[in-house]
Parts: sequence; C-alpha cells; structure tokens
Amino acid sequence: MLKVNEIFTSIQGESTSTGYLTVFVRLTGCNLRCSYCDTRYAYDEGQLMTVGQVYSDIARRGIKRVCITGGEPLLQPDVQRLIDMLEDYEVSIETNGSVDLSQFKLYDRHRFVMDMKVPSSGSSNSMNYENFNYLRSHDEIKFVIGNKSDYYWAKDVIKKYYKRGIITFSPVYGVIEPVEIVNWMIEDKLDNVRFQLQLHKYIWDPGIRGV
Ligand SMILES: C[S@@+](CC[C@H](N)C(=O)[O-])C[C@H]1O[C@@H](n2cnc3c(N)ncnc32)[C@H](O)[C@@H]1O
Ligand SMILES: Nc1nc2[nH]cc(C(=O)O)c2c(=O)[nH]1
Ligand code: SF4
Ligand SMILES: [Mg+2]
Repeated sequence: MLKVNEIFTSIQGESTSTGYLTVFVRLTGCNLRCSYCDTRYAYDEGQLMTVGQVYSDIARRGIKRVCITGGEPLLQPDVQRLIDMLEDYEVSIETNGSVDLSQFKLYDRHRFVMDMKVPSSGSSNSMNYENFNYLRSHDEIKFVIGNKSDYYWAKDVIKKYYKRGIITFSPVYGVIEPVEIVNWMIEDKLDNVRFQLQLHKYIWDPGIRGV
C-alpha cells in the first residue's frame, strides 16, 4: 500500500524535464521539516491506495512522464514496486538527500533528483553524502538556495563530493531574488551548474495545490 497525498497532471516545473506534461504522484510523509517547504500539506494528509490503483490512475492519464514526489517519497517501502511497474515511463524521483539511494533499483531511463539541503533549510545536517557514489550521469543534484552562505556551502559540497550528475541551483521562492544567484554564478564562472526556477509558480498562484 502507498499513502498518497495527491495525483495530478501538470507541466514539470522543476528539473531538466521542465516544461513537459507530467503526472505527479505525491506521497504522504516526510522525515525533514525544511524552513521553506511549500508542501507542508503532504506531511500527514493522504489516502491509502494499492500500488495497482496508483498505477491505473497514472495509466488512464495517457502521459508518459511521471514525477514521484512528496513529502519524501522514498520512505514508503512499496514505492519500489511502483517504480518497477513504470518501466515504460520516464520517471523522475524527487528526494531530499537524507535517504540512502543505494537501496533502490531504477531502470536506466528513470532518474533521481536529489536535493542537497543547504544550511538555511535547517535540514543540512541530515544529508547522506554516500549517495554521491551511487548517482549516475543523468541523475540530478539540486541545491535550493536562500542566501549567499547557502551558495558557498553548495560550491563547497560540489568540490568535496561531486562525481557525476547534472547540478542545478534554484532560489527559495520568495526569499531571494533569482538574479542574485545568477550574478554570483557569473562572477564565479560557474559553468558546470544549471540555473532553474520553479516554473509552475509563475504560471499559477504560487500558493495553490495540485499544479
Ligand atoms: C516538496 S519537495 C518533495 C521531495 C523531497 N522531499 C525534497 O525535498 O526533495 C520537492 C522540491 O521542492 C523544493 N521546494 C520546496 N519548497 C520550496 C520553495 N519554497 N522554494 C523553492 N523550492 C522549494 C524542494 O527543495 C524540493 O527540491
Ligand atoms: N508543476 C510542478 N512541478 C513540480 N516538480 C516537482 C514538484 C514537487 O513538488 O516535487 C512539482 C510540483 O509541485 N509542481
Ligand atoms: S524534505 Fe521536501 S517535503 Fe520534506 S520538508 Fe523538506 S522540502 Fe518539504
Ligand atoms: Mg512542489
């Protein structure tokens, strides 16, 4: 069984597949409490569904991209069974950097988007740096930055631990102006990092669910 907060169709607003129509499966529950979390409603609220019911809901939408998120989606043991059923889909899994990723088996066309929680999130002490050994070149390592110390912290983590994968920086929505991060990247000639914004927050009201 899976405890599911919401399933909806939208455009992917984050990661390198931004802009593609995607089915989002948001699983309930999280082990962290980030200062800026825009999804607090997923900490407890949700309905129990069988893995088969979740799969059927995805399949009837007729869209070949799926984003498994939360909450922290990798805390529910049955998530592996859902991943296994999605062989024909392009799947991205948003995960918070605290979970041991070596325990999951992904198809080649599936990928992790691993968020390394920066100091201003309040969650950076929970990061699992072993994960850098398991990420593949098409997985993503994401830093959501709220101030200049976070930016320095992110650069330091990359220097110490980076092996493979696509690195992205994005702003904490409403906390820092995007241009500030871009200007720091230009000053530092940071040409191995891809900057991104949460696209859905510019299309819809940033406070609404299910988009
Ligand atoms: C809601 S989380 C769910 C997946 C997982 N718990 C995690 O944190 O990666 C999905 C993504 O949204 C990002 N996010 C949450 N609140 C945000 C905010 N206020 N501004 C920018 N990104 C935010 C998180 O950093 C994370 O990368
Ligand atoms: N449109 C849209 N794209 C997203 N990409 C990752 C999301 C998430 O909450 O994990 C998300 C989300 O909530 N909405
Ligand atoms: S890990 Fe993700 S879902 Fe959990 S509190 Fe942080 S941003 Fe929110
Ligand atoms: Mg979101």
